[in-house]
Amino acid sequence: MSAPTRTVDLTRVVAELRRSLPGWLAGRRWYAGKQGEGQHPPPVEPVLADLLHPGDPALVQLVVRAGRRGHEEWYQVLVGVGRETAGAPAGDTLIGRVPEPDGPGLLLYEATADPRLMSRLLARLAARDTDGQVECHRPAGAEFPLGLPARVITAEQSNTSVAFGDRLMLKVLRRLVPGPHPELELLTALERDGDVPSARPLAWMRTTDAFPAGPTTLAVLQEFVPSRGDGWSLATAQAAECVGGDCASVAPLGGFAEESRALGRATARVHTALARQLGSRELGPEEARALAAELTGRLEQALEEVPELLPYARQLRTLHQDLPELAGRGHRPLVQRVHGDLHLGQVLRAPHGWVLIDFEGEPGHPLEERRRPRPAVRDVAAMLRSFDYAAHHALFEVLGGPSARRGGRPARRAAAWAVHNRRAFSEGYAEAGGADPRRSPVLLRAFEADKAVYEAVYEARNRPDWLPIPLAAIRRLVHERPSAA
Ligand SMILES: Nc1ncnc2c1ncn2[C@@H]1O[C@H](COP(=O)(O)OP(=O)(O)O)[C@@H](O)[C@H]1O
Ligand SMILES: O=P(O)(O)O[C@H]1O[C@H](CO)[C@@H](O[C@H]2O[C@H](CO)[C@@H](O)[C@H](O)[C@H]2O)[C@H](O)[C@H]1O
Repeated sequence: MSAPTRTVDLTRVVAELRRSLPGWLAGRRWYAGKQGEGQHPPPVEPVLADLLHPGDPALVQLVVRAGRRGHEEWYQVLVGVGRETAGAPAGDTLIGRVPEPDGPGLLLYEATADPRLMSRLLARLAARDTDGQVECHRPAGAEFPLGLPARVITAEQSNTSVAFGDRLMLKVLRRLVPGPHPELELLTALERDGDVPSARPLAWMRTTDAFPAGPTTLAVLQEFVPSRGDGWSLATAQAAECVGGDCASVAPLGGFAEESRALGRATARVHTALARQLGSRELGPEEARALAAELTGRLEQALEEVPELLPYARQLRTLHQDLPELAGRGHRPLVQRVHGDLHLGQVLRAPHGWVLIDFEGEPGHPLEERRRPRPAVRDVAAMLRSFDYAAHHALFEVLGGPSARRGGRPARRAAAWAVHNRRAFSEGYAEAGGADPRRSPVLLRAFEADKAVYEAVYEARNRPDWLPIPLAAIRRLVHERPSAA
């Protein structure tokens, strides 16, 4: 690393961050900070501050603890520290300023937006640096190029991803969870298995055992998957054409069905590989009761937060009641590690087929729940929900917004598009050796409802205009007889 011309005074930088971060964090999409409600902005306490690169600009890795004791959350912020003369960082990447008596002050800014600093971080991963409170790991044989241009991915995310050319993707984790990181665990298992549509993990960074909460993953580097786009952009573009009236000009109901079928096949291959590498077993009666209790617990919490769910409360509760009985019968469902947050935004259409990404699970759920073996049909149910979302989104586009009056031919075409693609996905899944989801209707419906309840909470918090999408699904699920598509 280049020798510093002037040393950054880490103590002064941390003092300024202590002051300016709470306000800045409150505006980040990835910052949940629920415990701070009622006191604005919520207090945060730096628990790790490492000077990763001492030059100008310097790079500081910061972990802060937010919230009351016993309800702590940990967040990571990578802070660039540069002389004011070096050109001000744009808009909301600016976190704070440290004035200096003998010259221009220091700007503190979001370092993921600075390609120079991201290249430093990459070099550190490549070198397996283990200075300070953070260790870098790179498995033998995992080689990657340095010197590629870095760019931050602008999509709204739970974390922050930085691409290096079209070769590497670095996921900087934001809300940190002590313990094994599910994405790293699952990508490693899939790589071990070999022929599966997933990105190879290349390196990662974690705190040392000295970190107060225990070893915690901070960032994961993986292969970049070149693609034509993600499933959400491809599916919604195609669904909008169909809902707008052009279904007949292409294959039945709009021509996405072959893609949906291929996606079902890719999902089944991932499930088979995860079961092969990390095991699978029957869902025992005790576990089935625990599963039913977990779904009910989540529902009860959601009911407190989203009053729009209340009219369906009683019927939703009954969907969980059959689960324990199911596990008592001859054909007990198998459980295994699953993706955990599968939707059309989590799949990329690479030239050779679909690739699944983001194996972190639902970021809002505790780690222990996210790592628990589940019936694989849980992922299937989540993807089926996503086809439903894509159809509604297309309908919003055609009608001019979520609050436009629905009904009529576009609404019928949207519903038909969803049914058709959901069916194609389930067929593809069964073709590639996955257990046919249509043969587990009770489980499928319980998981679809659970996902829709999770989505209702997610939408109420983040995109209230979209709340009608999961609510419509819940209405359908509580009234229909259980079926796959
Ligand atoms: N390995 C990869 N190759 C190419 N693009 C990727 C890769 N991983 C993620 N992306 C892109 O970055 C976006 C965010 O990644 P994701 O893992 O979903 O982050 P988050 O956990 O923050 O939701 C994805 O929607 C995708 O466009
Ligand atoms: O940020 P993540 O990708 O981990 O997932 C969260 O955000 C998703 C939205 O970006 C949310 O997904 C819901 O909306 C999608 C359309 O935007 C839709 O395709 C999904 O089916 C629907 O669940 C996801 O639930 C949430 O965890």
